[in-house]
Amino acid sequence: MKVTVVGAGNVGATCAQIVAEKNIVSEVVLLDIKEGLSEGKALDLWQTAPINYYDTRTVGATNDYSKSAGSDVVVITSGVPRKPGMSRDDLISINAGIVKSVTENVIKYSPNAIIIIVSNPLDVMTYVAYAVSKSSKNKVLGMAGILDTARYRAFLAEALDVSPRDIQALLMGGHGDTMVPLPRYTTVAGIPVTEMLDEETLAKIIDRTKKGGGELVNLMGTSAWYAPGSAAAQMVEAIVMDQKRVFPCCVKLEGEYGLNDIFVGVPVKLGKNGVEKVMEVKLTADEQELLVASAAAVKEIMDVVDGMNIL
Ligand SMILES: NC(=O)c1ccc[n+]([C@@H]2O[C@H](COP(=O)([O-])OP(=O)(O)OC[C@H]3O[C@@H](n4cnc5c(N)ncnc54)[C@H](O)[C@@H]3O)[C@@H](O)[C@H]2O)c1
Ligand SMILES: O=C(O)C[C@H](O)C(=O)O
Repeated sequence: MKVTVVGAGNVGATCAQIVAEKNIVSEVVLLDIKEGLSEGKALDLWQTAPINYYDTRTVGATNDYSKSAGSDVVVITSGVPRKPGMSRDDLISINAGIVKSVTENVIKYSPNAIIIIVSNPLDVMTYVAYAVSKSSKNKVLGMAGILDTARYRAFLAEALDVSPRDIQALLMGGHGDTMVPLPRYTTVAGIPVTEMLDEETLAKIIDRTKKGGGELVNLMGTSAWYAPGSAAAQMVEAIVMDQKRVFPCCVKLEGEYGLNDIFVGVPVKLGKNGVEKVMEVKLTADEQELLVASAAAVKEIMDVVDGMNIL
């Protein structure tokens, strides 16, 4: 199995490191447009193999997609991150062109690859990669839901003073302030969280989750990478190990949840064929309304990309 990560910056390098350390693939290729960056990071990573005890070979190449040929999974992290005061949507004019050209190169050398998008604005960049790759909808998906639920679970674990491992949660919608955490589907080792936290505390945690990316941008001046890199690596693992894990991921909907031709986060089953099933859970009228509003916010930005005439 071979995995390529495009973009050897903060998220890409972290993802490559975690995939390599999991020791689940024979090769991880890192690609970046910046001369020497991916070669340097791949070499540095390879020198951690004897220390961290894994065999996965890490290889770097500056913009040479032939090195990525025959990849089973490709993670696209190339693009600019936001700075304080910006929204993810503000990145569209730069990142749409980057994701387009990267996807063209990726698909040329790995026509059967499953493509995981990380670049922002996430849902719309997944749409761009899907349109450019002309791949099937099960093979192009976006990483956001694992990250957003991880934030939600981490905040809940803190408030309840329990292990984050015991918190199971579901969150749907776009990767923006309209995302829809679902307390009704959130449990602590099977116990509904609504029985363990009062409404006000839960509402504060949900609000902090929705603004979780921005909180980190304000602290660091650029966006997060440890949790995003880990989340993308978890998706890679589910696919290459054919784990059939259920995660919220950004996928193309064709009628599920009453939504059509839109890319938003929903729970899916991930295995060797990529998105093997979209899980349709029952939503209340209020929850459905929030999901529809979130999808509408994504559609607005999809329309902006359509107006750019690059697809
Ligand atoms: N989906 C999510 O939840 C999530 C989480 C974190 C970051 N992000 C997004 O991921 C992207 C990367 O974030 P980062 O913190 O790693 O940024 P970064 O600046 O550290 O790294 C981005 C890398 O992309 C490279 N790059 C730019 N254009 C390229 C091209 N045409 N071909 C190949 N490489 C190219 C840059 O040289 C740079 O090394 C941003 O758009 C950010 O908003 C998304
Ligand atoms: O917030 C960002 O801009 C990056 C990413 O989408 C995140 O949620 O950390």
